[in-house]
Amino acid sequence: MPETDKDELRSATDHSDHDSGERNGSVDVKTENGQKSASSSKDPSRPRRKKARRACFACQRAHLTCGDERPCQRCIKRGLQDACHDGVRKKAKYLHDAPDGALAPGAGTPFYNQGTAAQSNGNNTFAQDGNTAIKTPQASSSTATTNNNNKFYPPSTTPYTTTFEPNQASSQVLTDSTMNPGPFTNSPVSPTFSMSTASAMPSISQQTNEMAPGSGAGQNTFGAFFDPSDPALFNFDLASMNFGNRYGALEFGMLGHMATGAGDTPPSDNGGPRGSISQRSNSQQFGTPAPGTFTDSPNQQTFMFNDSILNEWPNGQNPGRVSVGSLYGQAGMHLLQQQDAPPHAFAIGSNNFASSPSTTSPHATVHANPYDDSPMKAKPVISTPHLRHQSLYTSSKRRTREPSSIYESVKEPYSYTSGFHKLTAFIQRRFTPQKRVRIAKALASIRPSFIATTKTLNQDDLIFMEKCFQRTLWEYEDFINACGTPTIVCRRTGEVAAVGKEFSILTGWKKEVLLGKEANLNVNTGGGGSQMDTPSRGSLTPRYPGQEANPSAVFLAELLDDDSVIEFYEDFARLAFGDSRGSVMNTCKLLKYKTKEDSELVKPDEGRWNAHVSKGGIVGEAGMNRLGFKDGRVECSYCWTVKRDVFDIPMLIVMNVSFSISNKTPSKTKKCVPMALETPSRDPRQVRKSRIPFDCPDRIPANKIQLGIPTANIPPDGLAAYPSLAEGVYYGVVTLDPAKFVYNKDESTGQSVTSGAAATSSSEKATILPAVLSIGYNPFYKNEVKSIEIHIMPPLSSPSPTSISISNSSKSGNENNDTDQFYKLPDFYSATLNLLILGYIRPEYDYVSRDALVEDIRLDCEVARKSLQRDAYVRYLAEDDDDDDDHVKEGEERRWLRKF
Ligand SMILES: Cc1cc2nc3c(=O)[nH]c(=O)nc-3n(C[C@H](O)[C@H](O)[C@H](O)COP(=O)(O)O)c2cc1C
Ligand SMILES: Nc1ncnc2c1ncn2[C@@H]1O[C@H](COP(=O)(O)OP(=O)(O)O)[C@@H](O)[C@H]1O
Repeated sequence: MPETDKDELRSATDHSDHDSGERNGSVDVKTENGQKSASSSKDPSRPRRKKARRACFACQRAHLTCGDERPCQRCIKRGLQDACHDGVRKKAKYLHDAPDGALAPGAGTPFYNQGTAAQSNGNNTFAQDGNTAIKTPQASSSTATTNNNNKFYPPSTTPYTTTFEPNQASSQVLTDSTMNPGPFTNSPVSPTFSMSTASAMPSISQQTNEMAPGSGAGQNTFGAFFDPSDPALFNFDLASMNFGNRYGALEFGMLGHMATGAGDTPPSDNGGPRGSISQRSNSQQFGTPAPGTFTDSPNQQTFMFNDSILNEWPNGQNPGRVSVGSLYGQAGMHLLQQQDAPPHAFAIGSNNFASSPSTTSPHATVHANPYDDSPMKAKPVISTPHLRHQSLYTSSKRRTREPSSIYESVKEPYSYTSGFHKLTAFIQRRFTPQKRVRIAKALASIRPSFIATTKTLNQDDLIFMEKCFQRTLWEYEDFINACGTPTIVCRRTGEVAAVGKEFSILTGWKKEVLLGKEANLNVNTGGGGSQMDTPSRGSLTPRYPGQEANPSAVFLAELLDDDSVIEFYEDFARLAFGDSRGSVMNTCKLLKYKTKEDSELVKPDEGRWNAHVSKGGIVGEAGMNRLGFKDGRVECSYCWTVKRDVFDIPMLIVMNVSFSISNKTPSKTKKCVPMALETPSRDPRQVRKSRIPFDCPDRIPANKIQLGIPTANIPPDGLAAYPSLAEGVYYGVVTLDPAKFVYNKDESTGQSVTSGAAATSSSEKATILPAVLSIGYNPFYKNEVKSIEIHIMPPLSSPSPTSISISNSSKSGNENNDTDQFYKLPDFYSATLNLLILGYIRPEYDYVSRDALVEDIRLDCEVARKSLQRDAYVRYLAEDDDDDDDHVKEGEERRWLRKF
């Protein structure tokens, strides 16, 4: 035992010199002449000793009066001055479940800011629960960065680390890679990251039973509980909390109630009768903040986007490239940039992004094309722009709200209490007790921190808090309009406060509904399997009868399926008062907006489904709104963070969502190609057809990682004649000069006509074949000259070798190399190739791995094939004659294709 402890123990038991004890009911008072005189404690005239702010350890133990000075008089007297230090305050009842470190002596600052020291003890439990990567950028604190014991924030050196913050190491949030399932699982940051696992939905009867009878509009499902003036309704005592006001208690009392509500769960649950998290045996299990969990200073004003918004993007000296896992599978791609790179966005319908500059080659050797009608004169928008802040698109409409008006217009605090009331009611209604208890525990775990931060707030503070909120939101509105990534911003209650157009496209939830300006008629709660919920189930969102007349903002939880909601709250509990620069990256399932009418359709009708957003003129864009229309859920990756206000209270939840349509949705049959693989029928890029004839060069030895996907390369100098060809991945059709290469239609093979051999008659019609191509700089290879790479595919009538995912095929025991899936013809070097570009697929990206690039090219092939099956294109690949009166244009283009 350390000496001091022994001393303290000794002093605590040594009562022999109780020279100033109050316990006998009298105090010693010095008289003017220095003489002690005893006076009764009951004597009202006796001078009162000033109450000590906090007793020292020894006095506290001995229950004796102490002073503010250190060492205190009593310890000096006893020769224990060296050991005189503040005692540990007994935890208030309501703080019983607070981590010990929270109330440690000397903890003048909120306990969640003391993580750095605790981390060095290796005490760090954050993110070790194997559930989710909560990522923080490299800590700015030297203690944190040099801390080898810090297991959950290893310095990330992954090449795909990205950031929205152009040049500030201290303000990275969207750090990376982990938006991608691939990196998620492999990243050292999240070694045990687990994707959402489906758990059985509660049975209908269970849920129905959960519904309080008559829990309808305006009815108080929880009866007296909702009388906020009744402290007994919360599972803590307001008076004992020493609140300067009742606000904090009321607001988070709701969370207490949720824990209380959880009390009626089966006894097997670890939670006590009140669902108290303090009773659990494993602190990691539910993510209770342990010492060391909270690692950041609230003073650090770094956040996901704020600096990006206020600062300029870097000036392009270091053109960043999007580094992605796999485009289709890794939705986060448009969020991901290299650390030193400016942000990129996946622009949807915003023509504001400047396209990358195209370079022209000095040597033009491409055949002049008499038919060339200067394709793509209107340069298509490139979606991997090198953004500068000033090029951020902000609506041409003038903003109605001036930031300064916020300060005048906000006169009242926001009623978070009622927000939590509604959230509680919603959670009670929708979730089974087991699920509720998990959410309740998560929220209960941040209650102490919340109480600590809200304790002294008064009405003025609360109004100021709302002003801060509105002002911050004002900044985000600009960002949301510009960034092109589905984005949603919520209050800490989860009430939606701002939403981007792309989010609406993706989910079908209209902005007006989300913000509570229009009635929420959604009935989709993501019920088990592919079944839509039926309105009779009772857990639906039209929540209160009559609500339509007075709608309120939708909760984030209403947009997610059950498991995602639980994970969200568990993550929220870690982040809300945790690392102020941290972010959560995870997968989730977003629920599509679906009305009762929609769900009664016998067969889901895509057209009607999408009608929710079509009025806004966004239906069809990028095909995003088609995702998840079958079972009402869109599997997504998301990255979100919590922004805290000046009081260090969680203020905003900002969430970027990206969708995945890759192999995570297993295709059962070989031929099953998801709808979303089609490019949108109304091509947003408005690709104008391009005709490009060129001679395939001889083989050029390459000293790079070979993809093994055969691509005919147009020599870079040949591109000079087509300066307007914008970078990107496209599909189209090609022919090869039959004098040099004979394609065998029956066997889907070909034969090169070697020099010297009798050339095939040029009257032999060249076979028109589907192709997919990329134009640009191949960011994965960081080429410095622009090139076109064309991969020829077998005719649409033949099976597609790329129709099943490479990872699926290797799972099913296919030992072949993944690139064996790509169509291979005999070499046709030096043959002339005519290329007709028909449509756009996506921008070119940088990739985290060769496999990710290969997987995306495979999907490009499928997108191309699916797109070429459209009515508008079938004529190009038809076997029959070019002279078709109904298709003059196509006939003419086919003739051009076959002309050598
Ligand atoms: C359909 C298609 C899409 C492509 N997309 C990209 C891309 O997004 N990023 C990139 O760096 N390269 C892309 N490429 C270019 C490949 O990197 C290029 O074809 C490869 O360097 C050629 O490999 P090889 O030498 O094994 O033939 C694409 C190629 C094709 C055919
Ligand atoms: N499906 C195909 N698409 C394009 N080229 C093919 C195909 N099958 C075979 N080839 C042949 O492969 C060559 C490209 O091979 P590749 O390995 O990609 O390039 P490199 O010339 O760099 O070795 C083409 O020029 C062509 O002769």
